Amino acid sequence: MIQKLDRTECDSALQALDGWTYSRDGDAITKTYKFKSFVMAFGWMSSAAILAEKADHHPEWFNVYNRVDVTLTTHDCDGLSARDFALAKKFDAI
Ligand SMILES: C[C@H](O)[C@H](O)[C@H]1CNC2=NC(N)=NC(=O)C2=N1
Repeated sequence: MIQKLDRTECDSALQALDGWTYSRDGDAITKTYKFKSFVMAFGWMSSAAILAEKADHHPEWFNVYNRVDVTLTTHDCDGLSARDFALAKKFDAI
């Protein structure tokens, strides 16, 4: 079972990221990515999907045209774990 982070741990992990905010009463983090085109957005999603699969940690996301809304949460602990913040960092580095 993966460990759920407490609020203090989440706050400091969130501070280290850019553009991510809490959602679902602090049980998830969310960010909206904007691209120049649908092709750029979908290309980014392809790279993100490969990273997610490698990490065995999967995003919830919604795409329309050049926008991708990403939500990260850990179903196995019903909240935020280190895996969410690690994947957010990887997504930002694409
Ligand atoms: C069995 C498998 O490792 C788990 O179900 C993984 C897969 N991907 C996952 N992704 C996310 N976001 N949360 C999880 O708890 C999770 N668990």
